[in-house]
Amino acid sequence: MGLRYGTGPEVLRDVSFTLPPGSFHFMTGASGAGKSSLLKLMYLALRPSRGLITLFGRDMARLTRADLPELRRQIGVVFQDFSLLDHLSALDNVALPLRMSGAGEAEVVEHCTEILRWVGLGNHLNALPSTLSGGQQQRVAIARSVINRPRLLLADEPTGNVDDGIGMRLLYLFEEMHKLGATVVIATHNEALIRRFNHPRLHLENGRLHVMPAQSAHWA
Ligand SMILES: Nc1ncnc2c1ncn2[C@@H]1O[C@H](COP(=O)(O)OP(=O)(O)OP(=O)(O)O)[C@@H](O)[C@H]1O
Repeated sequence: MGLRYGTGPEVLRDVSFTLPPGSFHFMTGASGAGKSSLLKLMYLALRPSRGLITLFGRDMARLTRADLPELRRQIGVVFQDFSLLDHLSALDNVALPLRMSGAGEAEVVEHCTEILRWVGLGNHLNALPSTLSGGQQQRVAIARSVINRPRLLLADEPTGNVDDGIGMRLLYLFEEMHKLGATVVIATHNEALIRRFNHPRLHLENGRLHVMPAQSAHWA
């Protein structure tokens, strides 16, 4: 699979890999190596310029626009811009995926309150995103990404704006999703977290992807 933007050079070249269901990978590579681009391909927000992507056993090239919402409901994402809705409170942002899947209101409020407490935002349930710091907005986005117990969880630098203690806590949340069966991919520059949580790496360099087993990731 390859990706180029417009007529520019290929950003990703001959990238070929399979994520076993239920696996946990870190994604690493220098700034500009293509981590965000690869995550967007996996979320179907970008299409490859050549090659194929298969998601949940389905060939993405054969999808229509109408198929996308159903597939995306099974994917939790944290992108670098957080994509929060400005007019909704922290709790209502986190509640979106649950409400879309038809959960009852009492359950929605209970679960969203619990997860926001876990990420340290129990005192900001009703805050609008614009009144929160970057790190707090990031945590709302993370809470939203896991609330629906997604099949696939994609996070782009999810601990980029928080201190180490909170970063560790957020990683435990992703670990929890992994234990519940989710396939998890986390792009990060944080070597301390990579060492602490010993998972294999998808490493991008010069547009190519190298899969590194957990052990060598641990000792790198
Ligand atoms: N919308 C776009 N249009 C044109 N080029 C783009 C676009 N988005 C990304 N690129 C280019 O693609 C390459 C990979 O960018 P990408 O954001 O995927 O890297 P990254 O590894 O996520 O970087 P970082 O760690 O800084 O977030 C870069 O050279 C970037 O300039």
